[in-house]
Amino acid sequence: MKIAVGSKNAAKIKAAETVLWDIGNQNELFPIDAPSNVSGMPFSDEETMTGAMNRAEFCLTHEDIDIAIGLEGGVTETQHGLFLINYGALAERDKETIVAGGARIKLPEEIAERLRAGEELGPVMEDYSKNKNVRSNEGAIGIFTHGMVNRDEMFMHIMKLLVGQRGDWHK
Ligand SMILES: O=P(O)(O)OP(=O)(O)OP(=O)(O)OC[C@H]1O[C@@H](n2cnc3c(O)ncnc32)[C@H](O)[C@@H]1O
Ligand SMILES: [Mg+2]
Repeated sequence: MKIAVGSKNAAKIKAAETVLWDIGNQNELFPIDAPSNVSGMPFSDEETMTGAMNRAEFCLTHEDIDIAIGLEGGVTETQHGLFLINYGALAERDKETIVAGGARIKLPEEIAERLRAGEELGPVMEDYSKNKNVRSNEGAIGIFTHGMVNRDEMFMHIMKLLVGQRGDWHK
């Protein structure tokens, strides 16, 4: 059984690998640079969810892949400000794609304003935190929770929601 994750982002790969290992899957995980086919900075639940599903479904175009994971970050407007959101999808041939949403936090207004003006969260977070490659490491969620929940842990939770809904890893 070959499993792929539709990203080369280290936080996403680590999350997928860790949870697959924990449920007893010792097969190699294949990272694939899968397009999300949504905007670089998704701006709604719908768009972020679609990005995760598109990434997973793209991986299945590789004939040798049996199970594909897509993980996608985005933001959404609420009456109380702009929230950081994340979604995951698990796709298999001839089955309905499984979807799950992750933890969400409100972004500070100075960050929200820059995203509304068209900037992407990755570079904005590097600028704000003076850390490099935030999106592959602690993520915005790690910075704003002071390391209580980093981006890999947040995606691990989404992974658990995906594999838990699928069940039956040994069949
Ligand atoms: O290589 P890929 O898989 O594309 O990983 P990514 O870090 O770009 O992540 P997404 O495309 O899923 O996220 C959409 C955008 O939001 C940014 N982003 C999302 N969550 C973030 C986080 O926690 N920290 C920093 N940037 C984040 C990201 O850099 C993109 O510009
Ligand atoms: Mg991206």
